[in-house]
Amino acid sequence: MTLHGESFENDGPSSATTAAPVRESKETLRHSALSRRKRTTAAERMAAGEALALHFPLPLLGADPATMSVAAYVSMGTEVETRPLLTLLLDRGCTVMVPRLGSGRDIGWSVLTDVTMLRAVDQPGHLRPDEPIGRILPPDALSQCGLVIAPALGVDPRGYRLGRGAGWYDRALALRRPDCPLIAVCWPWEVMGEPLPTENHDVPADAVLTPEGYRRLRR
Ligand SMILES: Nc1nc2c(c(=O)[nH]1)N(C=O)[C@@H](CNc1ccc(C(=O)N[C@@H](CCC(=O)O)C(=O)O)cc1)CN2
Ligand SMILES: Nc1ncnc2c1ncn2[C@@H]1O[C@H](COP(=O)(O)OP(=O)(O)OP(=O)(O)O)[C@@H](O)[C@H]1O
Repeated sequence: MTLHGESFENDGPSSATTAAPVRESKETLRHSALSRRKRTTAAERMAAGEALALHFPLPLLGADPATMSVAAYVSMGTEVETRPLLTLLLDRGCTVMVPRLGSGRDIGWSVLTDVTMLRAVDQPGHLRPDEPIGRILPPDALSQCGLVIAPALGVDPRGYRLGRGAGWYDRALALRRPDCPLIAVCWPWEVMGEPLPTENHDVPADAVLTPEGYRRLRR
């Protein structure tokens, strides 16, 4: 299903000359994704979170999950709830890192030991994901991870993600190991049938996970 009526015929990231219209198209798509999400209820988001954890492909954690570090995220607002998935990863013995945003755009990570240890971040007028307290690891902590799970407002057939437009993940993902798979998480209706508009810095996901299932898209 698509979020929009337009189709983009490009089959790779666009050149800098098309960046302005691409940015505008992304903004329109973000806006419609966020307004669709507003129709979800807290109960739906929690049920979706339980289903998300059930569909997570455990083989991705390798033969010994206790040696695996996973960069995941704490859901906020109208996102699919990720606490059940975070709990699953912790129960399997993985080291789980989640974003620390600092003033909002900074890239940093913290190790999550228990979802009950998450605390709200006081940023008046802004919605921020809850964060663990404790040491803030630098951006390149991502290079320790064997799997990255990232939020998306849409995912196209090539794996390209629509993010929130701050470039947080595009910048962060440049620091992951080249062989480290990226799983994008979104609502089922955000898995798109047509290519998203893309720019050179966009980093495609290898697979998409929704409350309805897991689908590999590349690699
Ligand atoms: N749960 C979660 N964690 C995440 C992200 C995300 O999308 N979701 N990020 C992905 O990049 C990074 C943080 N980047 C962010 C970028 C923009 C906004 C933002 O626009 N917040 C609005 C409200 C958004 C809403 O209502 O849904 C605000 O500040 O008011 C928040 C985080 C890292 N951690
Ligand atoms: N690797 C990068 N280095 C520096 N700036 C970047 C990088 N990637 C993206 N940006 C900047 O971030 C801004 C937002 O990019 P874009 O619209 O692609 O974000 P997004 O993909 O929606 O967000 P996210 O990456 O957080 O999911 C752009 O102005 C872009 O120039």
